[in-house]
Amino acid sequence: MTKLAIMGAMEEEIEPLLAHFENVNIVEFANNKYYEVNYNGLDIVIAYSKIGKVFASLTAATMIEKFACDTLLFSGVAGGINPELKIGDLIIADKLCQHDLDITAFGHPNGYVPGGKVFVETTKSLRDVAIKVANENNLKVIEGTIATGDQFVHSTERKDFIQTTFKADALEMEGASVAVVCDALNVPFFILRAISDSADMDAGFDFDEFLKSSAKNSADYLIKIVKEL
Ligand SMILES: Nc1ncnc2c(CN3C[C@H](CCSCCOCCO)[C@@H](O)C3)c[nH]c12
Repeated sequence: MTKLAIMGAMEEEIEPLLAHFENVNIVEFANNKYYEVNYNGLDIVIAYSKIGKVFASLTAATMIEKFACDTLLFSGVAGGINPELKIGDLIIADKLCQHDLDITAFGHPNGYVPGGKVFVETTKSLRDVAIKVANENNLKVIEGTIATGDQFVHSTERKDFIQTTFKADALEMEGASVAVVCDALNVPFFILRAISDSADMDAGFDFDEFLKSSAKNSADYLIKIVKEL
């Protein structure tokens, strides 16, 4: 029987998800709160990690190792790189990388360390369900590369480096660490983001203005996907 982990990074990213559930049991663990619900017979654990790769890794590993989740879905917002992606648009990650992981001094490519890989691929069967749901609901969604790093990107210089180096379509601060954890623990996973800004000099203002509405776009789509699992 599937036990589903649904994760975000910020409270604003899981708020629109929690709104769909009743009878929520809260478990406090490792300086965080884990919300347990049952939805149409499916056991689900929901949590926001707090911002950044370290917190996201801790939460993803906890949901799998402590709560025994066997599938992990991430919902949240992202900075857009691909000019096709407008604010509010949805992107499903097909693969993810860490744009700030850098031992190029030793001749390695950006995003690579020994024993790791630059790109981690998400689970195709989950992406296929998501695309089916998007088609059935006439939702515009793209599949693309998401780059993760421990910084809020708000300059075209950094955005261009990430685009040039990784051919990334969007960027954020947690997805690739969730990917490494799920890949290592052999847990199917899915990363969904809605664009809140364009990671340029206006990113901070746009983020503040569109976080809530874009987080809802992502959450509403994710709930439709959960109903198909
Ligand atoms: N341009 C951008 N660069 C990097 N990431 C993103 C993302 C995706 N999420 C949003 C959030 C931004 C962290 S700062 C939030 C402000 O805190 C306000 C509380 O003081 C972090 O969890 C990553 C959207 N636009 C981005």
